[in-house]
This record gives sequence, C-alpha cells and structure tokens, in this order.
Amino acid sequence: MPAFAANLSMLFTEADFMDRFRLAREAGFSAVEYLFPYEWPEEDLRHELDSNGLTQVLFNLPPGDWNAGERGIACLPDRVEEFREGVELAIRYARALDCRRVNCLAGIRPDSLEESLAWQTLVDNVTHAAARFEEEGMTLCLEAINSRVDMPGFFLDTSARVMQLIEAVDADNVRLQYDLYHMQIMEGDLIRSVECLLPWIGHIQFADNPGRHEPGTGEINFRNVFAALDRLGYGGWVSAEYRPSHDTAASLDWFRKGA
Ligand SMILES: O=C(O)C(=O)[C@H](O)CO
Ligand SMILES: [Mg+2]
Repeated sequence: MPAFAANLSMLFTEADFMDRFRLAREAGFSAVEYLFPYEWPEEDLRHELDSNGLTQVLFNLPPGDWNAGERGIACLPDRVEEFREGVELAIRYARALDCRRVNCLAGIRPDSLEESLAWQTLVDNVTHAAARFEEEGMTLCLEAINSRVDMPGFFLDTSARVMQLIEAVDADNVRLQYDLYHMQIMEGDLIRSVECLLPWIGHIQFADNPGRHEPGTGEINFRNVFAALDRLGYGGWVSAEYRPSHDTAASLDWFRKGA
C-alpha cells in the first residue's frame, strides 16, 4: 500500500483544528497535510506534529483572500509583490514544520485578464518561487484543479496545462500535484495517466467522484489505483483529501482494509 497522509482541512473536522493532529495519529496516520498554516503560530503547529509523531507533508502558498473566493494569486499580474511575500512566509513555515513540499495555487483568471498575460505572470511567479525553494531544498508542487464542479475558471485545470508550465519553468524542483478526484472529473484514464506522468508527480491526493467523499462512495476503483501506484514504484505521499460522507471514523474503511 502507498504511504497515506490525512488532510486535516477535510478529515476530522468534527474537532477543532488543533485536536485533529491527535485524532489523525489515533486513527493510524503518520503524516498530515492541510490547506494553510498561516493563522496559527509555527511553534503551536510544530508542537502538535512532534507530540503526535507526525510528518507534515504539504501545505499551500497563501491564496489571496480565500473567503472572498480567491484560489491563488500566481496568475494575477497586479499581485506579484504579494505572491513573493507569500513565498517568503511559506518558507518560514516550511522551515519550522520541516515540510519539504508546498503547493502553488494558480488562481482564477478574471475575464478581463488576457490569457497570455496570466500565463506569463504564472511562469514568472513559479520560476521565482522555484528558485527560492531550491535554496531551501524544497519542492514546489502545481496542482491541476477541476474547473467543471469545484473551481470554475481555475487557470490550471488539466495535467497537460501543468506539464506545459513545468516545461516552461524548467526547474528540477517543480512537480505535478496529481489529485485523483480532480483528474477523474477532467480527464479520467487515471492509471494510464499516472503511469505516463509518474516522473513529474511530486504528490498525490484523492477523493471519490462524484461527491468528493471517501473511497467506495463513487466511481473510482481505489483498490486498483493504489495497487498501480505500488506496481509503478511511486514513493511519495498519497493524501486523503475528501469530505467524509458521514463522520471521519466511519469513512476510514479504505485505510483500515488497505482500500
Ligand atoms: O482543492 C484541492 O484539491 C487542493 O488540494 C487545494 O489544496 C486547495 O484547493
Ligand atoms: Mg487536491
């Protein structure tokens, strides 16, 4: 079975955020991720990781105003300074949490923004972030997110688009974050895609589709997908990023039984 991590922004939400680390450990996880660490002091997060023996595998760069609907600012030309400040803040947290991987959300392109300008801004921002991360021994992940259900207008919505960006940036520490849920919606053909893209995949997440719930609630054959990851020799983390259909404990059958 792959090495599984729990996404604390979606799992264990029955409890306050700081209590979710303990719940993840008690459920048998050795690693966690969550959307953003920035509203908590680094030392408090570090304490939860240490006292529960957990590894932090991923978080995201600051996304702009999340509550106002922003989903990253990397493609927005009038936000470059803010993006760069976010890179430095993320590095501070990554050092404190000993987290080697940070995801960059491309953002939603407003209709008024020309596609070529959004693309060039994204290439420049990712190039900058990758260079800073390289100095820190960190990997920059780029996630393709579905623009059909969850994030209409998201600028990077296919694996091909992310691969185009990885090629344009041409840095050794930039990788594709392959989320099985988003890719099932946009592309399907999951096992063959992972096989083709494997050398560029830096992180994997999953939820079933439709509904974005736990394995077994939808159409993805997780037993076969996880077996394929093993067969292909994928050595990275595979994070459970789903909304439990009832409560978290009841949603973890896939984990207890190995999908
Ligand atoms: O939504 C997802 O799939 C993610 O992984 C991002 O971290 C946040 O939207
Ligand atoms: Mg994801």
